[in-house]
Amino acid sequence: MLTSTPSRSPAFSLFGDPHQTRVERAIAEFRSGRPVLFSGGVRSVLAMPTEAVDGPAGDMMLEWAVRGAYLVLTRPRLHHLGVANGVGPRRFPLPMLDRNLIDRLSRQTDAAMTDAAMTDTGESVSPVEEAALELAQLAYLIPSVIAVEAQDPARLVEAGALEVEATAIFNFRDIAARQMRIVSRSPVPLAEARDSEFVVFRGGEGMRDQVAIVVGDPDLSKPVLTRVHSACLTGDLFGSLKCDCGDQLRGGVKRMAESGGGIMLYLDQEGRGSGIANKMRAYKLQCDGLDTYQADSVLGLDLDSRHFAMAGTMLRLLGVARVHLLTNNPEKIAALKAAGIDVVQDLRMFGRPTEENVRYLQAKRDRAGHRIGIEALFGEPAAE
Ligand SMILES: Nc1nc2c(ncn2[C@@H]2O[C@H](COP(=O)(O)OP(=O)(O)OP(=O)(O)O)[C@@H](O)[C@H]2O)c(=O)[nH]1
Ligand SMILES: [Zn+2]
Repeated sequence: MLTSTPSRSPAFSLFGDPHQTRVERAIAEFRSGRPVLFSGGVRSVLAMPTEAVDGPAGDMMLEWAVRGAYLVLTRPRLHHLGVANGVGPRRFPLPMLDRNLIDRLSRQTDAAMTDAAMTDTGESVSPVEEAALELAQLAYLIPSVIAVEAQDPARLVEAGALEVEATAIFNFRDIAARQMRIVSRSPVPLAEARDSEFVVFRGGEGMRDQVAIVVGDPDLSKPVLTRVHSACLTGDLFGSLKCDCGDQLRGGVKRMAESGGGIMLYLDQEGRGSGIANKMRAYKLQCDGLDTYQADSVLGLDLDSRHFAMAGTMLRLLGVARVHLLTNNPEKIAALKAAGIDVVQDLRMFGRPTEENVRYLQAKRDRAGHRIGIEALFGEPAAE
């Protein structure tokens, strides 16, 4: 239960669904490094992202240590720390709370739980802690938080803490996806497809605008050639050799132009939905020899952090119900079907193989089942 009852307050209802509004505000709180009060059932906890522990709110949290602060880590991170017997996230009391320890346990590669004299396997978490981890992901932060039991939630709210219900966070993405709307559109002539229109959508997860590029004049009564493309600043914009994204993006637009039209959804899901900061952290770990998925798991991230409900809404708003999908990723096909789109056919879509991206392509094939024939791409067996 929320400490106050915003849904009954006329001032709050002015801003639409009060639960969604609170999550949007909570995302901003976490990104700014401030703690949020999470409520659910009989418990309330005050939690903040470990990333922000060296900021001003961290000082306050550290003072709270004496009242039993604990660290909440995700399953992939725990696995990395050598705590492999859990299926979900767990919480660890922090007997000697200090910034270095928190940083070590939440993101350093060479850390192990035993280094910190924390040999136990932690305690299972309840929805309030899971909600805090999910909020960190929505805010594109490392998914780990420090938390403390809130004995007097009303006082914290009075002192300015934002309170949000755990269920509001769990429901946020799907509701936000349903509430998307088109806010602007304009023709933009592209080198590969002069007759293109950019359509901008607002209201999806994380309040980030999403874009669809309608190439040519697709016949909406038939399956439409479609690609759901996750943003890749390094590859799409700068031609990074580490991945195949830029080629897939431009190649997709070209293919649509050549076949009478299509739709490219350009989703703000940098770093497989983990954000540019986490992606660069993961890239740095890859410089030290980890593959793309190992690096993400060191940071506590799942194999893939993306959610595709918003792609379904965008297609529906454009009048598209059936697609021929350009992808090698079986997850995208399943996710689009789950979002109510009829994927009539899926078509392969390759970029240029490079010395630098072969390991990435192999990892996608071997760890996530992407349908990539690497030997064929390279014309010979690819070197490990
Ligand atoms: N976390 C992380 N993200 C990466 C890395 N390399 C690329 N990405 C991101 O991975 C995503 C790739 O998106 P897509 O090309 O649309 O999707 P895909 O899963 O490769 O599937 P396809 O449709 O077959 O291309 C983008 O968001 C990139 O920013 C990496 O090493 N680590
Ligand atoms: Zn890329």
